[in-house]
Amino acid sequence: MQTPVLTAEQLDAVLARAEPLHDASAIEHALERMAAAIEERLAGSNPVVLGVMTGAIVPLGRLLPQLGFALEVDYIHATRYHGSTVGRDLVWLARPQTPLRGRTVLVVDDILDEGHTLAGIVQECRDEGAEAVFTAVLVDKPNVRRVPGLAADFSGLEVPDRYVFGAGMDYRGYLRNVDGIYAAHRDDEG
Ligand SMILES: O=P(O)(O)OC[C@H]1O[C@H](OP(=O)(O)OP(=O)(O)O)[C@H](O)[C@@H]1O
Ligand SMILES: Nc1nc2[nH]cnc2c(=O)[nH]1
Repeated sequence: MQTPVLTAEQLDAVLARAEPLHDASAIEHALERMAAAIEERLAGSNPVVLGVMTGAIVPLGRLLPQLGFALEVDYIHATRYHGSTVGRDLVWLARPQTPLRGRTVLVVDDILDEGHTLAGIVQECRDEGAEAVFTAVLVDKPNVRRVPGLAADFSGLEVPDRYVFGAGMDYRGYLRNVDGIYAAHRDDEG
């Protein structure tokens, strides 16, 4: 049997000393606001909604039931962090199976940080012939390392320039299921 990377006790300690940033109700309201804005802009465009695995699972799963118009759902898997807290090169693990040529695409992710992931995915959608590409992130983390000019079309909550987890975002592969957004303690970042 493989030994888990972190024990439940270690994760309890990480959570206990993390700084709470947004609670469950703030997340719920942010998703409601995002869903309303997405519906206003994209209803009638019959879009392909692409979740960026793995972090999009929570925001995507919570947004979809609030979108009351025709859409298809698929996923894309590109990662820069590989369970680490430091980003590296973008690695493609899965490309969408739905043909994107001529389609409106909405890319949904948990967090926009430096933006290399989203920029790479938007470019991939355009290369595949998408007619229009929109982006939605639950969390925006403004910072000076951001790909110049990159911003999400729809975003929910802002966080400071710290390593954050919860609401789909991982701490070393764990804690995506925490119903709140937390900044890891500096000693837990490295
Ligand atoms: O704006 P960037 O600096 O490029 O970072 C944002 C990306 O980082 C995280 O993905 P990660 O590679 O950690 O994979 P995950 O979704 O499995 O957590 C997150 O889900 C975004 O996709
Ligand atoms: N979990 C998590 N993933 C990220 N990817 C880019 N920045 C972050 C972050 O702060 N937290």
